[in-house]
Amino acid sequence: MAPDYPILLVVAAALIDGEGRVLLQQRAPHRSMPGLWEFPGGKVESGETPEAALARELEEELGVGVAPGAMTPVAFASDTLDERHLVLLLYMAREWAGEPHPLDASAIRWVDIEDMKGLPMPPADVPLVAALEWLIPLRA
Ligand SMILES: Nc1nc2c([nH]c(=O)n2[C@H]2C[C@H](O)[C@@H](COP(=O)(O)OP(=O)(O)OP(=O)(O)O)O2)c(=O)[nH]1
Repeated sequence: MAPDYPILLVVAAALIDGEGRVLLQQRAPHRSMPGLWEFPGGKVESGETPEAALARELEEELGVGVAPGAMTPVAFASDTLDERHLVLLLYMAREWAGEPHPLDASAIRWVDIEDMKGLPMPPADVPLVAALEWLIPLRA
C-alpha cells in the first residue's frame, strides 16, 4: 500500500495573452527543482481559499492583479512529491492588471503549447500541458 503522505495543496495559473500564449516562469536556483519552467503560483496557506492564495502568489511573483472572478478552474494534477502528495489546482486567466515581471523566478516567457512541450517542467505538470492543449484554441 502507498505511504500515507500529507496533502500539499498548490494553486497555479495559466495566464493567456491575446495570441493564445501562456506565461511560464523558471524556478530560481535556490528552489527545489531549480531551472524547471512552471505555472506561476504556490502553496495555499492555512485559512486561505485557493482563489485568494492564487491572487496573492500572482501579486508576489509577477506583480499582477487578478480578480477572483477572472480565474477559471481548468485542470488539476495529483502526484507524489518528496514525502508529500501534491494536489495542484490549475486556473486560467485572460485578464489581469499590470505587466508581469519575474519578481521571484529567474525568468518568465510567453510560450505556445508546442514550445511548452519542449521545455523542462515539473513531472506533475505534464498532464496540465495536455489539458491546456485541449482548452486553448489552435490559431492558424
Ligand atoms: N507554482 C507551481 N508549483 C509547482 C508546479 N508544478 C509543481 O510540481 N509545483 C510544486 C513545486 C513546489 O513544491 C510546490 C509549490 O510551492 P511554492 O512555489 O509555494 O514553494 P517553493 O517553490 O518554495 O517550494 P519548495 O522549494 O519548498 O519545494 O508545487 C507549477 O506548475 N507551479
